[in-house]
Amino acid sequence: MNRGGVKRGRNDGSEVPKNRKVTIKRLWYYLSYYKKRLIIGIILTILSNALSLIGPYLTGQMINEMSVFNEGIDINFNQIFILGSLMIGFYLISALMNYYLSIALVKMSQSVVYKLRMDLFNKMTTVKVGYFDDNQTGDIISRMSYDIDSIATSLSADLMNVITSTITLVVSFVMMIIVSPLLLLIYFITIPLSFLITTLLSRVIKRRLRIRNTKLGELNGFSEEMISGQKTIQSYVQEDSIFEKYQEHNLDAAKKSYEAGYYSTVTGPSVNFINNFGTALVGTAGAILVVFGRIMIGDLSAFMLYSKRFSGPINQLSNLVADIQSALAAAERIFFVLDQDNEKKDIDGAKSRGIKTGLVEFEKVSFGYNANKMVLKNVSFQAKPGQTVAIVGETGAGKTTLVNLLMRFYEVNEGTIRIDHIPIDKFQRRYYRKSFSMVLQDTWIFKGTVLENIMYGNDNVTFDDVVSAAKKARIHHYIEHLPNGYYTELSDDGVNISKGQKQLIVIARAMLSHSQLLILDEATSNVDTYTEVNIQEAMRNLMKNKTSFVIAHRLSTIKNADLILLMSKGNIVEQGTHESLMSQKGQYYNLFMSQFA
Ligand SMILES: Nc1ncnc2c1ncn2[C@@H]1O[C@H](COP(=O)(O)OP(=O)(O)OP(=O)(O)O)[C@@H](O)[C@H]1O
Repeated sequence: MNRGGVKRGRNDGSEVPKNRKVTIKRLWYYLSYYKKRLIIGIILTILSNALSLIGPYLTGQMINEMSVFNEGIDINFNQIFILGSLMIGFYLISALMNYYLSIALVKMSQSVVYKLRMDLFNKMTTVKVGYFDDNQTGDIISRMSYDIDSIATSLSADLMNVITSTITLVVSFVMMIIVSPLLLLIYFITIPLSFLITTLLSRVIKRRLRIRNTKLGELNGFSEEMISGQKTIQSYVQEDSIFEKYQEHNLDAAKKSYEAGYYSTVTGPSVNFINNFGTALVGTAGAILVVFGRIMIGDLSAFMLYSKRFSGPINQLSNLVADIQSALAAAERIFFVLDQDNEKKDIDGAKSRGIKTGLVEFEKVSFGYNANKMVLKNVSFQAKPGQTVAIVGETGAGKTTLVNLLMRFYEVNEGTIRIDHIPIDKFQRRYYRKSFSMVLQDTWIFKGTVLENIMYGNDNVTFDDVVSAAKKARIHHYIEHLPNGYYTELSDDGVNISKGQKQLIVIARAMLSHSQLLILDEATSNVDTYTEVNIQEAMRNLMKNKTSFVIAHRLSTIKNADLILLMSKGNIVEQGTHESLMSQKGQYYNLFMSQFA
């Protein structure tokens, strides 16, 4: 069984509605927490850029001062010294401002990202369980890491670039008009050409990069599949054919990467050529104007410096727009998750206590994961406190679904589930769920010590309690022989211990909890006979004095159950004890005879 159902669909995020205005507004909501930092950042960007843009003007003035030498006039070195000092001063202040600005923006973007990440994580703990049925873990993790990172980069770099580019464009433009409107006209001949080439090439590059990423994705997917299936590949002696397939994928990826790289490399020289062509045009025309005394040589030099500054943002513009678009798309993917429905709130006056006796009643319960297809139909039964209920039936019969409803992972469509004669939605969810212990087939072990793993979710337990639970779970002996006993670190998902041992640890965890109800999903076939006997014994210990629901695969569990629910196609087709069902000679009898007799 699987928390929240076993069948998983896919959601690749393509359903994300594209409403950029709303996205920007929502991003602004996050940014507005750090308004002060943002305003300081913007002011510093404006000032530092404005100051650095005075540089070319001062350079022009210096050259003009010096050019009088040709006319036989003495150079005013005092003036040149003042201009030079001003220039150094402005550049220095601008650099310092840039430094503080970068720090302010990085801090701001990290604060926004921190908050976004917390909201997203919080969402994962409150969202309806059904969300995890339709979304792959990898996709959710990629939203939490890759998407959030791309917002962070955009906030710290793109935001600054937009402001810087705008200021550079405006100031350079104004300064070029002041210095020489005529040269500006000549210079503007090359601007559309440069803009056009950059836009065209960046479109081609984007397409090539997309193809390259798809190919790399395919290559990674193939590698992942191969690594996880290594044992099967070796057992079927498929190494050679796998190698050939990998070679094909690798060649394809390398080819597409080359093509993407080729176009990216071509852009730089092409755009440079156009820009240099513009510079040559302005330089030639400017030189003629200088000769005819229409402008001074220093002004020409200042103009050329401004024109260089002006072309920078023009060339960057399309990249910048693409970066911002992709950051907004990332934000949309995140907001889409944040907008998912949460679990329903507890009703007013819901009981703030757990279950007392453990009497469980299903009354005409119907449920479907989709409203148009009922998976459980009109299910009714009663389990008395302390009884063991074995749920049996073919695959897809609805066994896991029944347990999912009992745990309140989903809400019933029709009918009522009662515990202690109280409809289950009249309990606060947290107290209700605390009354259950679950031992599933896909046991959940986290990175931490054996002790921490057993204690998980159980407050106020002592080391002795843990040892006693481990003894009852028949895992104490094994733990004692680990290098650091109970303090041995288990790796992620417990890959350094066996499946059976993992299950015993989880049983020990459940032993510690004083829950009245227990849900067990018996392992089918992944353990050896010795471990199986151990697990069975441990489970029997665990079931004592609890109302237990077991998705049963073992003969002994089924035979000893107080109540067997035989499920088929969403219905309970037969229910009763082993003896009573056998004497009916119905479906249970047939199933039993075909599987166990
Ligand atoms: N999250 C889900 N979304 C949609 N349909 C689902 C979901 N989980 C299960 N189903 C469908 O509901 C039906 C009952 O599934 P369920 O997992 O309860 O069966 P099961 O008896 O536990 O099967 P198995 O023994 O194979 O685990 C199946 O048809 C299944 O495809």
